[in-house]
Amino acid sequence: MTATDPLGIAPAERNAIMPLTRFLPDHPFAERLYRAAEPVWEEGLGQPFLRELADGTLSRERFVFYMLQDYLYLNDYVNVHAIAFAKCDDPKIRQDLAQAIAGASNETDQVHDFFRDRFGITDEQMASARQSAFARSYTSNMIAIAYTKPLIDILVALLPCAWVYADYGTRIAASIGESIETNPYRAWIDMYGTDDFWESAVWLIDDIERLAAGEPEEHLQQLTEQFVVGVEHEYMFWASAYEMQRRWRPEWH
Ligand SMILES: Cc1ncc(CO)c(N)n1
Repeated sequence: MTATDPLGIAPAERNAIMPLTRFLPDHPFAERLYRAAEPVWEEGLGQPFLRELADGTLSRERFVFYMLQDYLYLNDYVNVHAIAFAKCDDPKIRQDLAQAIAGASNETDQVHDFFRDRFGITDEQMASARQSAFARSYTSNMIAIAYTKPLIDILVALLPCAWVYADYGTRIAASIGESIETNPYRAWIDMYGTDDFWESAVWLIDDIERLAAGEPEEHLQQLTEQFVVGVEHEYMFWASAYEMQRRWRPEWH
């Protein structure tokens, strides 16, 4: 654990809401994944996009850039679940995936409709948005894994999305307390800082833990590296939205 919390949460309080201690005892593979990604994970929470979102000062332009990218992202994200579903013959995991598809579709509707109404993003803007290089790298990687790899790999590719958002959402909500009342991004924080959203990470963590138990060490190692790449993609999704950077080099418009 890092000594200083990116959002300044006191150690005792933070311990109660950390990803590993909240609902997740006895998940050694999940712990291994988190530990491998921990430096990027913890630094990610302290990056300007999230700090400013938490204190409500994030510019509307940056948020709109993010929202449009996220809208495109979620479509790909749902497709990856659907490919996993088609490859899966475990009834429990099939049910989990079906629920996740419904949840992610609902997430798209709820948050994005709200921000479209509130921030004036038009349907035309949504339809004509171009995916950024960073977002495309993220979803292309997930889609490639979905088409070419076994189920556990696909679930690990999906895990950073659910787990990082659940963790950051919870920690941001805990760090800002009452000031959420006046935060213009309250709907975002309310969406991700809840037990309901946390549940969307927990089923995935449970299913991965179960599947990982039968896997050789070499595969677990690959999955761990793949997980870190996913957390790095999450990081860059926000970093590139903060810079409003669509292409690999900022000067390429
Ligand atoms: C980029 C990204 N990752 C994860 C989530 C959580 O669903 C999201 N909405 N967007």
